[in-house]
Amino acid sequence: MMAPTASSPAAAPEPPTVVDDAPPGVVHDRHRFASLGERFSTRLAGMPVPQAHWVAVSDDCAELLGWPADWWQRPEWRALDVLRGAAAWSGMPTLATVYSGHQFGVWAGQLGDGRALLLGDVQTPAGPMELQLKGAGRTPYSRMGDGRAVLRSTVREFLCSEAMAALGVPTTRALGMVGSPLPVRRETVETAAVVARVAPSFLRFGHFEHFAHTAADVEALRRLVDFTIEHHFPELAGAPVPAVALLEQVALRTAALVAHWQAVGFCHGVMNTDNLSILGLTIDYGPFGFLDAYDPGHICNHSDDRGRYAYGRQPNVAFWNLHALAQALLPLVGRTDEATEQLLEALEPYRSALPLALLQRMRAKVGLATEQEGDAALIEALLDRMAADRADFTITFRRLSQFSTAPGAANEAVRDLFIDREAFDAWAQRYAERLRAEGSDDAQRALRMNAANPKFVLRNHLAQNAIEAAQQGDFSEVRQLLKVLRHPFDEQPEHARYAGFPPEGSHLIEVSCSS
Ligand SMILES: Nc1ncnc2c1ncn2[C@@H]1O[C@H](COP(=O)(O)OP(=O)(O)OP(=O)(O)O)[C@@H](O)[C@H]1O
Ligand SMILES: [Mg+2]
Repeated sequence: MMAPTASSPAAAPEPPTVVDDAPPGVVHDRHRFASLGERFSTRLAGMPVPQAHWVAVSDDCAELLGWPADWWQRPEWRALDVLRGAAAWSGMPTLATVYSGHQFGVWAGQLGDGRALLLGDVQTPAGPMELQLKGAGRTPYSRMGDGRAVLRSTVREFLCSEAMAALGVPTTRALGMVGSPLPVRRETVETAAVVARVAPSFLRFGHFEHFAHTAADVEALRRLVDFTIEHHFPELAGAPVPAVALLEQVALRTAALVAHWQAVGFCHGVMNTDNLSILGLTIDYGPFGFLDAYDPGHICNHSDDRGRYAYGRQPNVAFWNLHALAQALLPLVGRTDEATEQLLEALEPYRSALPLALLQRMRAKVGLATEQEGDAALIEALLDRMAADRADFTITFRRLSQFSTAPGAANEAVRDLFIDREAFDAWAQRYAERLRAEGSDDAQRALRMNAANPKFVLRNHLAQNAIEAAQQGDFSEVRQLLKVLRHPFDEQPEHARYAGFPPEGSHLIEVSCSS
């Protein structure tokens, strides 16, 4: 299929207002992605949402950009108009990019930014970043979609992006979000919102698949690989086979990412190849969820009937996606058996890197300072107990921080989370012996463990409360939750209510692909 070009009918009817004064670092008249050329994207303006109002902004994200905290209020920058899609900072060639992808294991053909609009680059203290709106209207890639995002899903994306960053998980960031009374039809009629996202790049596996399969344009594919290396993997410059070198690095980043997800109990929900970042960032917060009761088979996405993206399957699915990426790179390496072998070899490190990274994270979660033979089995045994008793993932690890190795210590706080107390006691005895063997100090270990086991994660019911208030026009809960989630490892005793068990019935909150 041919990629739509700028002449496609979905372009916005009116040119946006150009705002001359822009926040620091905004790059004028030069944009990395635009420089790739027109096969990669379509230039177009946003379709403004009417009567927009601020819902929330992230000071941490503004700081990352090197922007003053009041960036959103400066009259000369007209940030509200920029976020609602009615204005653009001067020289920002706004565009939608084209990608394809595998969805739920099936080739889906061309997809693309159907409701995302790339505004351009910002030079920041952390390097060049892209600024992108999600929900800014139809594009040539919208297919049957309306180009919009609803308030409900946008609150979730905004909060979780920033929560994940605070947890130390690689992620796209959210700078701020605006709401609008514009009606948007999903299962019911909801209202529109737009979130401004920030990342060094929003490139997905699907961008590469697009040029390999949909456009079948090897030159464009090569250009994309070179571009990605030049801007995002400069250490690979001069690699003998760039595609192979890139694939290996992406595999390693993906392994590190998924290890993070597993260790923090995060389920992505829609790990389609168009939602896997080439930089190993968490991207696309749709029907994600954090584990409540520990269940490796937990499915967070109600649209995922067969559990393809269940929590425990994430490491394998990511590997599957890496194979799809490898296949997309094949035309660059030559379609010989030898070339296939080279690409498959580049994926090999994933197999060892993921379990190793995960074991390291799990060791930190249970407070082991040294590495011993039986550690994996000890951790596995705890997870088995947690699964058997459906112990709460976040609360169990947080309470385990208080574990005492003193002889006769009952360790009730954590023990009480298990139904089979005897089985827990047997495990606790093994654990205490292991800790004593490395001379672990309870107080020091507690500090280390509290820095590895968050007290606060964005559980569905917390997001839901904030959404329901926001739907009534009260954004205080969104802002409050953002504040709490900025410091997920701190005790914050005044916010204990955000760290409790999910209330009865919260598992009935349905999150699906509808967004
Ligand atoms: N309301 C919509 N209007 C137009 N296109 C949409 C809409 N919702 C989803 N799409 C498109 O469908 C495809 C798959 O959607 P998916 O839910 O994975 O992504 P998304 O949530 O829109 O965006 P992102 O991955 O950028 O966070 C993408 O091409 C996306 O742009
Ligand atoms: Mg997506």
